Amino acid sequence: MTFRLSDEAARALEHEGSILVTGGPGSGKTTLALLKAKQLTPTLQPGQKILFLSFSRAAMRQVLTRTKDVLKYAERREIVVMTYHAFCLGLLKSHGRLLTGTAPRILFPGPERLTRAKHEGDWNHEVLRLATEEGRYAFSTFAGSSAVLLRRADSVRRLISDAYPIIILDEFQDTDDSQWALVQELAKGSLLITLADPDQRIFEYQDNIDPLRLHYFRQALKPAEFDLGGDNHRSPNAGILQFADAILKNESPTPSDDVKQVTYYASSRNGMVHAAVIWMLRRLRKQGIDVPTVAVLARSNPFVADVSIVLSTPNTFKNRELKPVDHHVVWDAELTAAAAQVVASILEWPLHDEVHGVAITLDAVAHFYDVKYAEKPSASAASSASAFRSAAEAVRGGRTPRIQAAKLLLALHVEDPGYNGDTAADWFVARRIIEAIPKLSEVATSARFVRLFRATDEIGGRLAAQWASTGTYTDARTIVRRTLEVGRVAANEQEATGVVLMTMHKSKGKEFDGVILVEGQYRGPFFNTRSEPWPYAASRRLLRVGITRARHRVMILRPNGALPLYQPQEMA
Ligand SMILES: Nc1ncnc2c1ncn2[C@@H]1O[C@H](COP(=O)(O)OP(=O)(O)OP(=O)(O)O)[C@@H](O)[C@H]1O
Repeated sequence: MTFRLSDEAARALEHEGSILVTGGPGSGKTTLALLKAKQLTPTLQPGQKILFLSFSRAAMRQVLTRTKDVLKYAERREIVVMTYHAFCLGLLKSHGRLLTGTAPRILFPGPERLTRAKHEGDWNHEVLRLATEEGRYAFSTFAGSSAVLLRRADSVRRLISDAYPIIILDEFQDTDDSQWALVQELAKGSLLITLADPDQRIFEYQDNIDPLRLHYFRQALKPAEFDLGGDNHRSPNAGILQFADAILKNESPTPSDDVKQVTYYASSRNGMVHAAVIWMLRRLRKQGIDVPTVAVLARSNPFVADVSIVLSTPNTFKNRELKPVDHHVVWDAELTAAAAQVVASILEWPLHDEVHGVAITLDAVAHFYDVKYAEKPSASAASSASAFRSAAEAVRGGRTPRIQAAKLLLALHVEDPGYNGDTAADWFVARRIIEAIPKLSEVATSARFVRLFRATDEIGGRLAAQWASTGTYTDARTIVRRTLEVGRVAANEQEATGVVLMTMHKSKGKEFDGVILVEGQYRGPFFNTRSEPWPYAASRRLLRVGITRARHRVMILRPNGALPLYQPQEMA
Protein backbone atom coordinates (compact mmCIF):
# COMPACT_ATOMS: atom_id res chain seq x y z
CA MET A 1 0.00 0.00 0.00
CA THR A 2 1.29 3.50 -0.76
CA PHE A 3 0.68 6.38 1.57
CA ARG A 4 0.79 10.01 0.57
CA LEU A 5 1.69 12.12 3.54
CA SER A 6 0.60 15.68 4.24
CA ASP A 7 3.41 18.16 4.99
CA GLU A 8 2.64 17.95 8.69
CA ALA A 9 2.76 14.14 8.66
CA ALA A 10 6.03 14.22 6.67
CA ARG A 11 7.55 16.59 9.25
CA ALA A 12 6.48 14.23 12.05
CA LEU A 13 8.13 11.37 10.20
CA GLU A 14 11.40 13.25 9.87
CA HIS A 15 11.53 14.58 13.44
CA GLU A 16 14.21 12.86 15.48
CA GLY A 17 13.01 13.09 19.08
CA SER A 18 9.83 12.08 20.88
CA ILE A 19 6.64 13.24 19.19
CA LEU A 20 2.99 13.75 20.03
CA VAL A 21 0.69 13.23 17.04
CA THR A 22 -2.86 14.51 17.37
CA GLY A 23 -5.66 14.38 14.81
CA GLY A 24 -9.27 13.43 14.24
CA PRO A 25 -10.71 10.01 13.37
CA GLY A 26 -9.04 8.48 10.32
CA SER A 27 -6.43 11.26 10.10
CA GLY A 28 -3.72 8.61 9.86
CA LYS A 29 -2.19 8.67 13.35
CA THR A 30 -1.74 4.91 13.61
CA THR A 31 -0.46 4.66 10.06
CA LEU A 32 2.05 7.44 10.68
CA ALA A 33 3.31 5.71 13.83
CA LEU A 34 3.82 2.50 11.88
CA LEU A 35 5.61 4.35 9.06
CA LYS A 36 7.88 5.86 11.66
CA ALA A 37 8.50 2.42 13.12
CA LYS A 38 9.40 1.21 9.63
CA GLN A 39 11.86 4.04 9.26
CA LEU A 40 13.43 3.38 12.67
CA THR A 41 13.80 -0.41 12.57
CA PRO A 42 17.25 -0.23 10.88
CA THR A 43 18.52 1.79 13.87
CA LEU A 44 17.74 -1.01 16.34
CA GLN A 45 20.64 -2.95 17.87
CA PRO A 46 20.44 -6.75 18.09
CA GLY A 47 17.90 -7.74 20.76
CA GLN A 48 16.12 -4.39 20.67
CA LYS A 49 12.50 -4.01 19.59
CA ILE A 50 9.95 -1.28 19.08
CA LEU A 51 7.15 -1.57 21.65
CA PHE A 52 3.57 -0.66 20.67
CA LEU A 53 1.41 -0.31 23.78
CA SER A 54 -2.37 -0.48 23.55
CA PHE A 55 -5.21 -0.77 26.06
CA SER A 56 -7.03 -3.91 25.06
CA ARG A 57 -6.54 -7.11 23.18
CA ALA A 58 -9.14 -5.95 20.68
CA ALA A 59 -7.11 -2.78 20.02
CA MET A 60 -3.98 -4.86 19.80
CA ARG A 61 -5.54 -7.10 17.16
CA GLN A 62 -6.57 -4.04 15.23
CA VAL A 63 -3.00 -2.77 15.21
CA LEU A 64 -1.59 -6.16 14.23
CA THR A 65 -3.93 -6.25 11.23
CA ARG A 66 -2.91 -2.72 10.33
CA THR A 67 0.82 -3.50 10.50
CA LYS A 68 0.38 -5.79 7.50
CA ASP A 69 -0.60 -2.79 5.32
CA VAL A 70 2.49 -0.84 6.28
CA LEU A 71 5.31 -3.18 7.23
CA LYS A 72 7.07 -6.07 5.57
CA TYR A 73 7.29 -9.38 7.40
CA ALA A 74 10.87 -8.77 8.53
CA GLU A 75 9.92 -5.30 9.81
CA ARG A 76 6.89 -6.63 11.67
CA ARG A 77 9.18 -8.93 13.61
CA GLU A 78 10.92 -5.87 15.01
CA ILE A 79 7.72 -4.61 16.62
CA VAL A 80 6.15 -6.03 19.74
CA VAL A 81 2.49 -5.11 20.12
CA MET A 82 1.34 -5.54 23.71
CA THR A 83 -1.37 -4.39 26.06
CA TYR A 84 -0.29 -2.39 29.10
CA HIS A 85 -1.48 -5.38 31.11
CA ALA A 86 0.73 -7.90 29.33
CA PHE A 87 3.73 -5.59 29.42
CA CYS A 88 3.34 -4.95 33.16
CA LEU A 89 2.64 -8.61 33.89
CA GLY A 90 5.97 -9.54 32.29
CA LEU A 91 7.75 -6.78 34.16
CA LEU A 92 6.32 -7.75 37.56
CA LYS A 93 6.91 -11.45 37.04
CA SER A 94 10.55 -10.90 36.11
CA HIS A 95 11.48 -8.15 38.55
CA GLY A 96 8.61 -7.83 41.07
CA ARG A 97 10.71 -9.49 43.74
CA LEU A 98 12.68 -6.24 43.98
CA LEU A 99 9.56 -4.52 45.36
CA THR A 100 8.70 -6.73 48.31
CA GLY A 101 11.55 -9.21 48.58
CA THR A 102 9.14 -12.09 47.91
CA ALA A 103 8.32 -13.90 44.70
CA PRO A 104 5.51 -11.97 43.00
CA ARG A 105 2.15 -13.70 42.71
CA ILE A 106 -0.59 -12.67 40.33
CA LEU A 107 -4.21 -12.35 41.41
CA PHE A 108 -5.98 -13.23 38.16
CA PRO A 109 -9.37 -11.63 37.34
CA GLY A 110 -11.44 -14.73 38.13
CA PRO A 111 -10.11 -15.20 41.67
CA GLU A 112 -9.98 -11.42 42.12
CA ARG A 113 -13.68 -11.16 41.32
CA LEU A 114 -14.55 -13.74 43.92
CA THR A 115 -12.28 -12.22 46.57
CA ARG A 116 -13.64 -8.78 45.77
CA ALA A 117 -17.28 -9.84 45.93
CA LYS A 118 -16.71 -11.22 49.42
CA HIS A 119 -14.52 -8.38 50.65
CA GLU A 120 -16.13 -5.85 52.91
CA GLY A 121 -14.61 -2.40 52.75
CA ASP A 122 -12.76 -0.48 50.08
CA TRP A 123 -11.48 -2.90 47.46
CA ASN A 124 -9.11 -0.36 45.88
CA HIS A 125 -7.45 -0.01 49.23
CA GLU A 126 -7.25 -3.78 49.67
CA VAL A 127 -5.65 -4.46 46.28
CA LEU A 128 -3.00 -1.86 47.01
CA ARG A 129 -2.33 -3.50 50.35
CA LEU A 130 -2.08 -6.92 48.70
CA ALA A 131 0.45 -5.54 46.20
CA THR A 132 2.64 -3.54 48.56
CA GLU A 133 2.54 -5.86 51.58
CA GLU A 134 2.09 -9.32 50.11
CA GLY A 135 3.48 -9.01 46.59
CA ARG A 136 0.12 -10.21 45.20
CA TYR A 137 -0.78 -8.21 42.15
CA ALA A 138 -4.35 -7.81 40.92
CA PHE A 139 -4.63 -6.65 37.31
CA SER A 140 -5.73 -3.19 38.41
CA THR A 141 -2.44 -2.71 40.27
CA PHE A 142 -0.16 -3.84 37.44
CA ALA A 143 0.56 -0.45 35.93
CA GLY A 144 0.91 1.39 39.25
CA SER A 145 3.20 -1.29 40.71
CA SER A 146 5.27 -1.38 37.52
CA ALA A 147 5.69 2.40 37.71
CA VAL A 148 6.90 2.11 41.30
CA LEU A 149 9.26 -0.69 40.27
CA LEU A 150 10.82 1.37 37.47
CA ARG A 151 11.09 4.41 39.74
CA ARG A 152 12.83 2.49 42.51
CA ALA A 153 15.00 0.17 40.47
CA ASP A 154 16.89 2.31 38.03
CA SER A 155 18.71 -0.70 36.61
CA VAL A 156 15.39 -2.31 35.61
CA ARG A 157 14.21 0.94 34.06
CA ARG A 158 17.41 1.15 32.00
CA LEU A 159 17.10 -2.48 31.04
CA ILE A 160 13.58 -1.88 29.70
CA SER A 161 14.56 1.23 27.80
CA ASP A 162 17.49 -0.61 26.35
CA ALA A 163 15.22 -3.45 25.19
CA TYR A 164 12.60 -0.99 23.88
CA PRO A 165 14.35 2.21 22.82
CA ILE A 166 11.24 3.30 20.90
CA ILE A 167 7.73 3.05 22.35
CA ILE A 168 4.47 3.87 20.56
CA LEU A 169 1.56 4.88 22.81
CA ASP A 170 -1.84 4.55 21.17
CA GLU A 171 -5.05 6.40 22.17
CA PHE A 172 -3.16 8.37 24.77
CA GLN A 173 -6.27 10.41 25.72
CA ASP A 174 -7.59 7.29 27.50
CA THR A 175 -4.48 6.72 29.63
CA ASP A 176 -5.36 6.31 33.30
CA ASP A 177 -3.46 7.66 36.29
CA SER A 178 -1.26 4.64 36.89
CA GLN A 179 -0.50 4.10 33.20
CA TRP A 180 0.55 7.74 33.07
CA ALA A 181 2.90 7.17 36.02
CA LEU A 182 4.40 4.25 34.09
CA VAL A 183 4.75 6.29 30.89
CA GLN A 184 6.67 8.98 32.76
CA GLU A 185 9.20 6.36 33.84
CA LEU A 186 9.48 4.90 30.34
CA ALA A 187 9.98 8.40 28.91
CA LYS A 188 13.22 8.76 30.88
CA GLY A 189 15.05 6.37 28.59
CA SER A 190 12.94 5.63 25.51
CA LEU A 191 11.80 7.71 22.58
CA LEU A 192 8.00 8.06 22.64
CA ILE A 193 5.67 8.24 19.67
CA THR A 194 2.37 9.24 21.22
CA LEU A 195 -0.98 9.29 19.40
CA ALA A 196 -4.07 11.07 20.66
CA ASP A 197 -7.42 12.56 19.78
CA PRO A 198 -8.91 14.36 22.78
CA ASP A 199 -12.34 14.21 21.15
CA GLN A 200 -12.25 10.40 21.11
CA ARG A 201 -12.13 10.38 24.89
CA ILE A 202 -14.97 8.00 25.66
CA PHE A 203 -13.95 6.31 28.88
CA GLU A 204 -13.97 9.43 30.99
CA TYR A 205 -16.67 8.02 33.26
CA GLN A 206 -13.84 6.05 34.85
CA ASP A 207 -12.61 8.46 37.45
CA ASN A 208 -8.93 7.69 36.91
CA ILE A 209 -9.06 8.89 33.29
CA ASP A 210 -8.37 12.58 33.38
CA PRO A 211 -9.60 14.93 30.62
CA LEU A 212 -6.45 16.99 31.25
CA ARG A 213 -4.09 14.08 30.58
CA LEU A 214 -2.74 15.54 27.33
CA HIS A 215 -2.13 18.83 29.04
CA TYR A 216 -0.06 17.12 31.76
CA PHE A 217 1.77 15.13 29.12
CA ARG A 218 2.73 18.27 27.20
CA GLN A 219 3.86 20.00 30.37
CA ALA A 220 5.87 17.12 31.75
CA LEU A 221 7.53 15.71 28.65
CA LYS A 222 7.45 18.63 26.19
CA PRO A 223 7.27 16.48 23.03
CA ALA A 224 7.40 18.00 19.54
CA GLU A 225 3.75 18.17 18.50
CA PHE A 226 2.25 17.46 15.09
CA ASP A 227 -1.43 17.99 14.41
CA LEU A 228 -2.95 16.03 11.54
CA GLY A 229 -6.16 17.95 12.26
CA GLY A 230 -9.04 17.11 10.02
CA ASP A 231 -7.09 14.98 7.49
CA ASN A 232 -9.38 12.13 6.61
CA HIS A 233 -7.97 9.04 4.95
CA ARG A 234 -10.68 6.66 6.10
CA SER A 235 -13.59 8.15 4.21
CA PRO A 236 -12.01 10.91 2.09
CA ASN A 237 -14.81 11.13 -0.46
CA ALA A 238 -17.72 10.90 1.92
CA GLY A 239 -19.31 13.56 4.09
CA ILE A 240 -19.06 11.25 7.06
CA LEU A 241 -16.40 13.10 9.05
CA GLN A 242 -18.07 16.52 8.55
CA PHE A 243 -21.35 15.04 9.70
CA ALA A 244 -19.73 13.49 12.77
CA ASP A 245 -17.87 16.69 13.61
CA ALA A 246 -21.13 18.65 13.43
CA ILE A 247 -22.69 16.24 15.91
CA LEU A 248 -19.65 16.60 18.17
CA LYS A 249 -19.97 20.39 18.15
CA ASN A 250 -23.76 20.35 18.34
CA GLU A 251 -24.07 22.11 15.00
CA SER A 252 -26.64 21.46 12.32
CA PRO A 253 -25.08 18.71 10.17
CA THR A 254 -24.73 19.24 6.43
CA PRO A 255 -26.82 16.60 4.68
CA SER A 256 -24.69 14.03 2.93
CA ASP A 257 -25.58 11.20 0.56
CA ASP A 258 -23.30 8.98 2.58
CA VAL A 259 -25.13 9.50 5.86
CA LYS A 260 -28.74 8.43 5.81
CA GLN A 261 -31.05 9.24 8.73
CA VAL A 262 -34.18 7.18 9.19
CA THR A 263 -36.95 7.44 11.77
CA TYR A 264 -38.93 4.40 12.80
CA TYR A 265 -42.18 3.86 14.66
CA ALA A 266 -42.20 1.34 17.48
CA SER A 267 -44.37 -1.11 15.54
CA SER A 268 -41.98 -1.19 12.57
CA ARG A 269 -38.69 -1.27 14.46
CA ASN A 270 -37.74 -4.88 13.82
CA GLY A 271 -38.50 -4.81 10.11
CA MET A 272 -36.73 -1.47 9.75
CA VAL A 273 -33.53 -2.56 11.52
CA HIS A 274 -33.47 -5.81 9.58
CA ALA A 275 -34.10 -4.06 6.25
CA ALA A 276 -31.43 -1.45 7.02
CA VAL A 277 -28.74 -4.11 7.35
CA ILE A 278 -29.79 -5.79 4.09
CA TRP A 279 -29.96 -2.42 2.35
CA MET A 280 -26.50 -1.46 3.60
CA LEU A 281 -24.94 -4.72 2.40
CA ARG A 282 -26.59 -4.33 -1.00
CA ARG A 283 -25.50 -0.71 -1.44
CA LEU A 284 -21.91 -1.50 -0.53
CA ARG A 285 -21.84 -4.42 -2.96
CA LYS A 286 -23.23 -2.16 -5.68
CA GLN A 287 -20.38 0.20 -4.90
CA GLY A 288 -17.97 -2.58 -5.86
CA ILE A 289 -17.14 -3.99 -2.44
CA ASP A 290 -17.59 -7.74 -2.89
CA VAL A 291 -17.45 -8.74 0.75
CA PRO A 292 -18.46 -5.68 2.74
CA THR A 293 -18.03 -5.31 6.48
CA VAL A 294 -20.93 -3.67 8.30
CA ALA A 295 -21.05 -2.69 11.96
CA VAL A 296 -24.37 -2.29 13.72
CA LEU A 297 -23.72 -0.13 16.77
CA ALA A 298 -25.89 0.64 19.78
CA ARG A 299 -25.24 2.29 23.11
CA SER A 300 -26.03 -0.54 25.47
CA ASN A 301 -25.33 -4.27 25.62
CA PRO A 302 -28.98 -5.29 26.17
CA PHE A 303 -30.00 -3.36 23.10
CA VAL A 304 -27.22 -5.00 21.06
CA ALA A 305 -28.72 -8.31 22.21
CA ASP A 306 -32.19 -7.18 21.07
CA VAL A 307 -30.86 -6.29 17.63
CA SER A 308 -29.19 -9.69 17.39
CA ILE A 309 -32.53 -11.38 18.04
CA VAL A 310 -34.14 -9.24 15.34
CA LEU A 311 -31.50 -10.26 12.79
CA SER A 312 -31.72 -13.92 13.76
CA THR A 313 -35.42 -14.23 12.98
CA PRO A 314 -37.46 -13.70 9.81
CA ASN A 315 -39.18 -10.30 9.63
CA THR A 316 -41.25 -8.41 7.17
CA PHE A 317 -40.72 -4.91 5.89
CA LYS A 318 -43.13 -3.21 3.48
CA ASN A 319 -44.75 -6.62 2.90
CA ARG A 320 -41.45 -8.24 1.97
CA GLU A 321 -40.08 -11.26 3.75
CA LEU A 322 -36.62 -10.71 5.21
CA LYS A 323 -34.47 -13.75 5.87
CA PRO A 324 -32.27 -13.95 8.97
CA VAL A 325 -28.89 -12.27 8.52
CA ASP A 326 -25.72 -14.10 9.56
CA HIS A 327 -23.85 -11.93 12.03
CA HIS A 328 -21.35 -11.83 14.87
CA VAL A 329 -21.84 -10.08 18.17
CA VAL A 330 -18.95 -8.64 20.14
CA TRP A 331 -20.10 -9.57 23.59
CA ASP A 332 -18.74 -9.79 27.07
CA ALA A 333 -17.05 -13.17 27.20
CA GLU A 334 -16.87 -13.40 30.98
CA LEU A 335 -20.58 -12.82 31.50
CA THR A 336 -21.47 -15.30 28.79
CA ALA A 337 -19.25 -17.95 30.35
CA ALA A 338 -20.92 -17.34 33.73
CA ALA A 339 -24.39 -17.58 32.19
CA ALA A 340 -23.46 -20.77 30.35
CA GLN A 341 -22.58 -22.29 33.69
CA VAL A 342 -26.08 -21.55 34.94
CA VAL A 343 -27.44 -23.54 31.99
CA ALA A 344 -24.91 -26.30 32.66
CA SER A 345 -26.02 -26.49 36.30
CA ILE A 346 -29.53 -27.32 35.06
CA LEU A 347 -28.09 -30.04 32.85
CA GLU A 348 -26.79 -31.56 36.09
CA TRP A 349 -30.21 -31.60 37.79
CA PRO A 350 -30.93 -35.32 37.20
CA LEU A 351 -27.76 -36.11 39.16
CA HIS A 352 -28.98 -34.47 42.35
CA ASP A 353 -32.03 -34.25 44.54
CA GLU A 354 -34.20 -31.16 44.31
CA VAL A 355 -32.42 -29.32 47.11
CA HIS A 356 -28.93 -29.77 45.77
CA GLY A 357 -29.97 -29.28 42.14
CA VAL A 358 -31.66 -25.93 42.76
CA ALA A 359 -28.91 -24.81 45.14
CA ILE A 360 -26.13 -25.29 42.57
CA THR A 361 -28.16 -23.32 40.03
CA LEU A 362 -28.70 -20.50 42.55
CA ASP A 363 -24.96 -20.51 43.28
CA ALA A 364 -24.25 -20.28 39.56
CA VAL A 365 -26.62 -17.30 39.29
CA ALA A 366 -24.89 -15.63 42.27
CA HIS A 367 -21.57 -16.17 40.48
CA PHE A 368 -23.02 -14.54 37.34
CA TYR A 369 -23.78 -11.40 39.37
CA ASP A 370 -20.31 -11.50 40.98
CA VAL A 371 -18.85 -11.39 37.50
CA LYS A 372 -21.23 -8.63 36.50
CA TYR A 373 -20.26 -6.63 39.56
CA ALA A 374 -16.57 -7.09 38.84
CA GLU A 375 -17.05 -5.88 35.26
CA LYS A 376 -18.85 -2.76 36.38
CA PRO A 377 -19.54 -2.32 40.08
CA SER A 378 -23.17 -1.50 40.77
CA ALA A 379 -25.36 -1.79 43.83
CA SER A 380 -27.90 -3.87 41.92
CA ALA A 381 -25.36 -6.52 40.84
CA ALA A 382 -23.95 -6.73 44.36
CA SER A 383 -27.38 -7.12 45.95
CA SER A 384 -28.47 -9.69 43.34
CA ALA A 385 -25.32 -11.74 44.03
CA SER A 386 -25.96 -11.74 47.74
CA ALA A 387 -29.72 -12.40 47.35
CA PHE A 388 -29.06 -15.48 45.19
CA ARG A 389 -26.32 -16.69 47.50
CA SER A 390 -28.66 -16.39 50.51
CA ALA A 391 -31.37 -18.17 48.55
CA ALA A 392 -28.97 -21.06 47.88
CA GLU A 393 -28.19 -21.26 51.60
CA ALA A 394 -31.90 -21.17 52.48
CA VAL A 395 -32.67 -23.99 50.05
CA ARG A 396 -29.78 -26.07 51.40
CA GLY A 397 -31.02 -25.44 54.94
CA GLY A 398 -34.55 -26.56 54.07
CA ARG A 399 -36.01 -23.05 54.38
CA THR A 400 -38.16 -21.20 51.87
CA PRO A 401 -36.00 -18.74 49.93
CA ARG A 402 -37.05 -15.11 50.07
CA ILE A 403 -36.67 -14.18 46.44
CA GLN A 404 -39.32 -14.95 43.88
CA ALA A 405 -36.82 -16.19 41.29
CA ALA A 406 -35.63 -18.92 43.67
CA LYS A 407 -39.21 -19.93 44.48
CA LEU A 408 -39.93 -20.17 40.74
CA LEU A 409 -36.81 -22.24 40.22
CA LEU A 410 -37.98 -24.65 42.90
CA ALA A 411 -41.40 -24.79 41.27
CA LEU A 412 -39.88 -25.49 37.86
CA HIS A 413 -37.47 -28.08 39.16
CA VAL A 414 -37.96 -31.58 37.87
CA GLU A 415 -35.57 -34.40 38.58
CA ASP A 416 -35.46 -35.20 34.90
CA PRO A 417 -36.24 -32.39 32.47
CA GLY A 418 -36.34 -35.02 29.71
CA TYR A 419 -32.74 -34.98 28.49
CA ASN A 420 -31.99 -37.57 25.83
CA GLY A 421 -28.38 -37.01 24.83
CA ASP A 422 -29.13 -34.71 21.91
CA THR A 423 -26.93 -32.01 23.43
CA ALA A 424 -28.25 -29.09 21.36
CA ALA A 425 -31.84 -29.96 22.26
CA ASP A 426 -30.99 -30.65 25.91
CA TRP A 427 -29.10 -27.35 26.18
CA PHE A 428 -32.17 -25.62 24.81
CA VAL A 429 -34.45 -27.37 27.34
CA ALA A 430 -32.19 -26.19 30.19
CA ARG A 431 -32.02 -22.66 28.82
CA ARG A 432 -35.81 -22.51 28.52
CA ILE A 433 -36.08 -23.03 32.27
CA ILE A 434 -34.02 -19.88 32.84
CA GLU A 435 -36.01 -18.01 30.22
CA ALA A 436 -39.22 -18.86 32.04
CA ILE A 437 -38.09 -16.85 35.08
CA PRO A 438 -38.45 -13.12 34.45
CA LYS A 439 -35.82 -12.15 37.03
CA LEU A 440 -33.25 -14.27 35.21
CA SER A 441 -33.70 -12.49 31.89
CA GLU A 442 -30.18 -11.05 32.02
CA VAL A 443 -28.70 -14.49 32.56
CA ALA A 444 -30.83 -15.85 29.72
CA THR A 445 -29.71 -13.08 27.36
CA SER A 446 -26.04 -13.69 28.06
CA ALA A 447 -26.49 -17.46 27.77
CA ARG A 448 -27.80 -17.01 24.24
CA PHE A 449 -24.39 -15.73 23.16
CA VAL A 450 -22.40 -18.84 23.89
CA ARG A 451 -22.36 -19.48 20.16
CA LEU A 452 -20.34 -16.30 19.70
CA PHE A 453 -17.33 -17.92 21.15
CA ARG A 454 -17.27 -20.53 18.42
CA ALA A 455 -17.25 -23.05 21.20
CA THR A 456 -20.74 -24.44 20.74
CA ASP A 457 -19.56 -27.44 18.76
CA GLU A 458 -16.77 -28.05 21.20
CA ILE A 459 -19.12 -27.87 24.21
CA GLY A 460 -21.64 -30.05 22.39
CA GLY A 461 -18.94 -32.60 21.54
CA ARG A 462 -17.64 -32.83 25.10
CA LEU A 463 -21.12 -33.02 26.61
CA ALA A 464 -22.06 -35.69 24.07
CA ALA A 465 -18.95 -37.70 25.01
CA GLN A 466 -19.94 -37.42 28.65
CA TRP A 467 -23.47 -38.58 27.86
CA ALA A 468 -22.13 -41.46 25.77
CA SER A 469 -20.03 -42.77 28.61
CA THR A 470 -22.31 -42.07 31.59
CA GLY A 471 -25.81 -41.39 30.25
CA THR A 472 -25.69 -38.12 32.24
CA TYR A 473 -24.24 -34.64 32.09
CA THR A 474 -21.93 -35.18 35.04
CA ASP A 475 -19.50 -32.25 35.47
CA ALA A 476 -21.37 -30.19 32.86
CA ARG A 477 -20.37 -26.96 34.62
CA THR A 478 -16.68 -27.85 34.55
CA ILE A 479 -16.87 -29.00 30.93
CA VAL A 480 -18.50 -25.73 29.89
CA ARG A 481 -16.12 -23.56 31.90
CA ARG A 482 -13.01 -25.24 30.55
CA THR A 483 -14.21 -25.20 26.96
CA LEU A 484 -15.10 -21.54 27.13
CA GLU A 485 -11.73 -20.68 28.60
CA VAL A 486 -10.07 -22.27 25.60
CA GLY A 487 -12.69 -21.04 23.12
CA ARG A 488 -12.44 -17.50 24.37
CA VAL A 489 -8.80 -17.32 23.46
CA ALA A 490 -9.54 -18.57 19.96
CA ALA A 491 -12.41 -16.09 19.54
CA ASN A 492 -10.17 -13.28 20.71
CA GLU A 493 -7.64 -14.05 18.02
CA GLN A 494 -10.09 -13.62 15.21
CA GLU A 495 -11.28 -10.38 13.73
CA ALA A 496 -14.98 -10.61 12.94
CA THR A 497 -16.00 -10.01 9.34
CA GLY A 498 -19.36 -9.52 7.60
CA VAL A 499 -22.07 -8.06 9.83
CA VAL A 500 -20.88 -7.35 13.37
CA LEU A 501 -22.94 -6.03 16.28
CA MET A 502 -21.40 -4.24 19.23
CA THR A 503 -21.66 -1.25 21.50
CA MET A 504 -20.27 2.07 20.30
CA HIS A 505 -17.61 1.88 23.00
CA LYS A 506 -16.34 -1.39 21.59
CA SER A 507 -16.11 0.02 18.07
CA LYS A 508 -13.27 2.36 19.02
CA GLY A 509 -10.21 2.00 16.78
CA LYS A 510 -12.07 -0.25 14.33
CA GLU A 511 -13.00 0.37 10.71
CA PHE A 512 -15.88 -0.95 8.56
CA ASP A 513 -17.25 -0.30 5.09
CA GLY A 514 -20.66 0.60 6.47
CA VAL A 515 -21.92 1.57 9.91
CA ILE A 516 -25.51 1.50 11.17
CA LEU A 517 -26.18 3.29 14.43
CA VAL A 518 -29.40 2.19 16.10
CA GLU A 519 -31.13 3.97 18.93
CA GLY A 520 -33.76 2.13 20.93
CA GLN A 521 -37.16 3.45 21.86
CA TYR A 522 -36.70 2.63 25.52
CA ARG A 523 -33.16 1.31 25.74
CA GLY A 524 -29.88 2.75 24.55
CA PRO A 525 -30.83 6.39 23.91
CA PHE A 526 -28.11 8.27 22.01
CA PHE A 527 -28.05 11.12 24.52
CA ASN A 528 -27.48 10.38 28.16
CA THR A 529 -29.76 13.16 29.37
CA ARG A 530 -29.95 11.76 32.89
CA SER A 531 -26.34 12.22 33.86
CA GLU A 532 -24.96 14.72 31.37
CA PRO A 533 -25.79 18.39 31.08
CA TRP A 534 -26.86 19.87 27.74
CA PRO A 535 -25.40 19.62 25.10
CA TYR A 536 -24.38 16.07 26.24
CA ALA A 537 -20.73 16.37 25.26
CA ALA A 538 -19.70 12.83 26.27
CA SER A 539 -22.60 11.30 24.31
CA ARG A 540 -21.59 13.40 21.31
CA ARG A 541 -17.99 12.19 21.47
CA LEU A 542 -19.25 8.63 21.54
CA LEU A 543 -21.57 9.17 18.56
CA ARG A 544 -18.69 10.69 16.61
CA VAL A 545 -16.49 7.67 17.34
CA GLY A 546 -19.29 5.36 16.13
CA ILE A 547 -20.06 7.32 12.96
CA THR A 548 -16.42 7.73 11.93
CA ARG A 549 -15.78 3.98 11.95
CA ALA A 550 -17.30 3.94 8.45
CA ARG A 551 -15.27 4.03 5.27
CA HIS A 552 -18.19 4.52 2.88
CA ARG A 553 -21.67 4.74 4.35
CA VAL A 554 -23.52 5.46 7.54
CA MET A 555 -27.14 4.93 8.44
CA ILE A 556 -28.67 6.32 11.61
CA LEU A 557 -31.90 4.68 12.79
CA ARG A 558 -33.80 6.52 15.48
CA PRO A 559 -37.23 6.14 17.04
CA ASN A 560 -39.93 8.64 16.35
CA GLY A 561 -39.75 11.43 18.93
CA ALA A 562 -36.03 11.01 19.75
CA LEU A 563 -34.08 14.12 20.71
CA PRO A 564 -32.74 15.74 17.53
CA LEU A 565 -29.02 15.36 16.84
CA TYR A 566 -28.66 19.12 16.72
CA GLN A 567 -30.13 20.78 19.78
CA PRO A 568 -29.78 24.55 20.08
CA GLN A 569 -29.86 25.76 23.67
CA GLU A 570 -33.41 27.05 23.42
CA MET A 571 -34.53 23.43 22.97
CA ALA A 572 -32.68 22.25 26.06
N1 LIG B 1 -1.32 8.75 4.24
C1 LIG B 1 -2.28 7.88 3.97
N2 LIG B 1 -2.59 7.59 2.70
C2 LIG B 1 -3.58 6.71 2.40
N3 LIG B 1 -4.32 6.05 3.30
C3 LIG B 1 -4.07 6.30 4.59
C4 LIG B 1 -3.04 7.22 5.00
N4 LIG B 1 -3.03 7.27 6.34
C5 LIG B 1 -4.01 6.42 6.75
N5 LIG B 1 -4.62 5.83 5.71
C6 LIG B 1 -5.75 4.87 5.79
O1 LIG B 1 -6.83 5.56 6.45
C7 LIG B 1 -7.46 4.74 7.41
C8 LIG B 1 -7.38 5.39 8.79
O2 LIG B 1 -6.01 5.50 9.18
P1 LIG B 1 -5.53 5.35 10.70
O3 LIG B 1 -6.20 4.21 11.33
O4 LIG B 1 -4.05 5.42 10.69
O5 LIG B 1 -6.14 6.66 11.34
P2 LIG B 1 -6.28 7.06 12.87
O6 LIG B 1 -6.02 8.52 12.92
O7 LIG B 1 -5.38 6.21 13.68
O8 LIG B 1 -7.82 6.71 13.13
P3 LIG B 1 -8.74 6.59 14.45
O9 LIG B 1 -8.26 7.64 15.42
O10 LIG B 1 -10.11 6.86 13.96
O11 LIG B 1 -8.58 5.19 14.96
C9 LIG B 1 -6.76 3.39 7.32
O12 LIG B 1 -7.55 2.56 6.48
C10 LIG B 1 -5.42 3.70 6.67
O13 LIG B 1 -4.93 2.60 5.93
